[in-house]
Amino acid sequence: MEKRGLRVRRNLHANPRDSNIVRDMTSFKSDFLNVLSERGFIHQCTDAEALDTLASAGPITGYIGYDATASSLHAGHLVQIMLLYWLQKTGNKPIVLMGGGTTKVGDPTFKDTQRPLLTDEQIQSNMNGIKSVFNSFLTFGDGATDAIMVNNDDWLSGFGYIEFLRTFGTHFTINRMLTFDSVKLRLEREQPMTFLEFNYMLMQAVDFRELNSTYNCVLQMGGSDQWGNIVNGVELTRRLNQKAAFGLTTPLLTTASGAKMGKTVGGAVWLNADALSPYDYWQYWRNTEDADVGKFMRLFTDLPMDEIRRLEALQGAEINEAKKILADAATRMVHGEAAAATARDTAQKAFEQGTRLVSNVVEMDWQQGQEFTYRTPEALAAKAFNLSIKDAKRSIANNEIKINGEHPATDKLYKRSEVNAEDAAFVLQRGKKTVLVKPV
Ligand SMILES: Nc1ncnc2c1ncn2[C@@H]1O[C@H](COP(=O)(O)OP(=O)(O)OP(=O)(O)O)[C@@H](O)[C@H]1O
Ligand SMILES: N[C@@H](Cc1ccc(O)cc1)C(=O)O
Repeated sequence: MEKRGLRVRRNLHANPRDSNIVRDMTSFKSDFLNVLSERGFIHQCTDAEALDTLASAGPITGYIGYDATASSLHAGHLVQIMLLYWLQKTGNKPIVLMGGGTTKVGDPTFKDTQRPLLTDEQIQSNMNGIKSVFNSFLTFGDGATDAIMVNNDDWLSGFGYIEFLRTFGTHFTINRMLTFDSVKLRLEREQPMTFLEFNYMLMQAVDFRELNSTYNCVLQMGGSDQWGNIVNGVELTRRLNQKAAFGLTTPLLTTASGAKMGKTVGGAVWLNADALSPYDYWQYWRNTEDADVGKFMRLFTDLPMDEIRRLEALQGAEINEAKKILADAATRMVHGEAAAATARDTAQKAFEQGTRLVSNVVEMDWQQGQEFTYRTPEALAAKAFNLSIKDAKRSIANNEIKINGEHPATDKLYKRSEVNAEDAAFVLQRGKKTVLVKPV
């Protein structure tokens, strides 16, 4: 099928890896798909043309599910949060689904081994941690386009085993289930997949059908790894409810150098401030590779497209200004205006004046001596790298730590008068890690 430059294949039974890829996007009728398309969110759609017609006729309801596998979501999930953001901004209703029930099973998609099973308490506590971030992106309430949050444990845990199998199991064939990447890749690699995990895709499909019945939800979105799970839900909903249902996925993002978006050497780029400070969050975006600036602005900020096109065209040193605007806008979306401004301010002092790559800033008190206020190298090192005083002393003795570019003598006392007046901080390095310790 080829229309208005859109190439969308309808056959849901084709290889899920390459079917329904939306290429050569031109203009859609609905604001929703136009925004998603021009900002680079669309990878696959089960039927983009029909979805476009529906979305241009009035508000639609769409959902994305988030499993409670950690106490905070990370930057990889951000693409999926921004989808809901734009869904609401363009006049539609978003549903945030907490996977309280599905987390008990664990999505095997693109995972080599089974995820560790979490207790009900861990799942509950993770859900509590995850929920808050959505308030920064969505308006919740009872209005027609207000967002709502649901928990799939509310319906999934209510089914008895036999009832579940009889109601839904009859609509899934083993033959087809074995063709989905989530199952196929594990089997191809000859890694075990438990019967528990094998059931995950049925549960996610049941969610879509449930939300369709209760809220007339017609769209499920997710990362491209979720395609198989989403297609199953579309088919189940169409079959059992005889209603329209659509699936749409985003590309799975990698950075220009090929790393999975949202992961750093140190781990994930968490969205909750207690897991990663707004300053470090700001720094992550400030360190974006040149080639990614425009792409990330489209996906992770709400900056107008004209401004993005102007900023991404900047060259040489000027691209650094664009990176700061990206960092400001991305941090503002998650942590708010004030935290973004503070992060930028701290970075301005620390990063630019000394041109150092600072990954973190910690504060500590001065020690008051008889003649002057001071800090010992081991106290600074312990604070910077979260070590015990004993381990900090050992690291200093082993020449592993530099303070202001030099290995400190163990009996050195750093005086207040020695601190660089510009940023009023010490620069500590250990291996690749650089931390600014700011005595206050
Ligand atoms: N780089 C990315 N680009 C787009 N979507 C992503 C990305 N990373 C994660 N997602 C979305 O977020 C969901 C959760 O991702 P993922 O399973 O990698 O996170 P995780 O639960 O923290 O996994 P892991 O145990 O591998 O760290 C995915 O199903 C995917 O849809
Ligand atoms: N399987 C999704 C989470 C999810 C759970 C339930 C759903 O109905 C939808 C999505 C993931 O791993 O990211």
